[in-house]
Amino acid sequence: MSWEFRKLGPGENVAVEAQRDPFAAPKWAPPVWHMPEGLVLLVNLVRTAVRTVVFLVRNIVPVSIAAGLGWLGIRFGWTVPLVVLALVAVSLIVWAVADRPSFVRHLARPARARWRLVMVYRRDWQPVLVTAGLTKTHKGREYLPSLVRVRCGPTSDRVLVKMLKGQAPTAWERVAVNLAHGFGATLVRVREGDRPGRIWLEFVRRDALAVPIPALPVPDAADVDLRALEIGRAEDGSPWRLRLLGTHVLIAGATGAGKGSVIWSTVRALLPLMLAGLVEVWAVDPKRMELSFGRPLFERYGRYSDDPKGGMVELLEAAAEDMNARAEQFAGVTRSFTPTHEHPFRVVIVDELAFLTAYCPERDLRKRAESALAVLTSQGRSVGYCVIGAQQDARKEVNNLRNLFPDRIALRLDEDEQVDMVLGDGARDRGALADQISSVPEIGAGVGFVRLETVPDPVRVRAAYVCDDDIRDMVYRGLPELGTGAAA
Ligand SMILES: Nc1ncnc2c1ncn2[C@@H]1O[C@H](COP(=O)(O)OP(=O)(O)OP(=O)(O)O)[C@@H](O)[C@H]1O
Repeated sequence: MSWEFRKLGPGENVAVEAQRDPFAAPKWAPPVWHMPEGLVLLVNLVRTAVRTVVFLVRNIVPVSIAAGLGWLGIRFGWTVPLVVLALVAVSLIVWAVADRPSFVRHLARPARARWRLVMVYRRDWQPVLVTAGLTKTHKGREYLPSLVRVRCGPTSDRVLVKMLKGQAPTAWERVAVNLAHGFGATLVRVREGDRPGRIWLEFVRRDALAVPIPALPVPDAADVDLRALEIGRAEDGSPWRLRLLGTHVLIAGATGAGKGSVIWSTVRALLPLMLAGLVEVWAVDPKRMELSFGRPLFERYGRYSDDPKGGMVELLEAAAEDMNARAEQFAGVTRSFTPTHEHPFRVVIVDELAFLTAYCPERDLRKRAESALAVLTSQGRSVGYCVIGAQQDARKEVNNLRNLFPDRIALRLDEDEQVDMVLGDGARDRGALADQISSVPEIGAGVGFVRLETVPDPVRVRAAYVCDDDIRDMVYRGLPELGTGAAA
């Protein structure tokens, strides 16, 4: 019988019985190859040798240790490796007790990363990626993105991935949920890699910010840096530092999102410089809720207004006027601002921007407030003015001054499209899921996303919670003559 090969699909060849009769039904059969036994043996030997070498190279450290201990056992008896192991264990315990941070950084974390690479990521890599649709099959061959490196942090793992040629990070962002479930993480974020074609996948194992952070201690005046006020914690455990000097800050968050804790943590961090006369806080409080608690403090070390009939607008106009006077005085003399008693750094806090710019019933007041805010935000940065504006609604029609705030904080938001409105285009795709922050105050209040100057991707943060007693204590520090119950 004679056979010929036919191609049925990409990468497939089957043997077909050659037919002389053109009208006969075709008979299909798979090809049968008769391999010489020697060749089969040789191929399997080479394959085993390659796999062994790859295994040895990949696991060079544990293999060398096991080999060394084995050699000691054979050469000097098995007590010797046991004693060596005991000595190593004791040294590690001493190291861990004496210098825990260096032990964690140099040994515990790399060891954990290795463990998770082998036991979690490498083991499930192929099935999860195939199911998530991140592999490609061409001519019967499967192409799989490569797992380059794993790093472990206290609450998340970072996995460096070499994507397939022609693949884009957006393909991974689209299946982030599949990856999270596939590898047992609560959340996955896709970050820029160290070079084109590579990405970091950030697998969040547990929410490091799920527990409220108590108010941070009031710092010493010498430690207060207006470029980096510590007001909470970032997801990786590092301090969340907010810049005020040379910028303006917009805090957007739905009702109950915790805007108050960002504002009060900032005031707390500024307190020593307020008491020293180098910083003034001017508070505009249309809601008469959040800031009224610290009214005596603002009145002594700045200004305060909650007057809807024009007092708040006058405060903003006074700030804008003083700012113009400063700008005239500084013109041609200095370009960088350093606070002095004569020219303190002024922080203008507006608790609900939209009340002044959109909801205020009097059109004239709205226009005046908007123009004072526009003057302050567009020119105040270099002469020691910073506006901190809070707002519940991020929509453009509610606040068209948004673009004048270079630094923005997105706390819990009601709709997903508001995230990009606050943090800029693409922020949500890059992991700023501000619309998914829990509305349970203990879990989600004060939690938000920010964009830092040094990192292109949004960073998840939580502001420390300054409770009523903490505010009372702050007022007492500033006005001891009022006594501890003054602010209540
Ligand atoms: N950082 C925080 N950590 C824990 N709980 C917080 C935090 N911030 C606020 N809370 C809790 O959430 C509640 C609401 O917070 P807050 O009043 O600051 O929200 P808000 O965004 O100012 O809301 P609104 O716009 O309605 O005034 C507070 O009463 C408090 O119990």
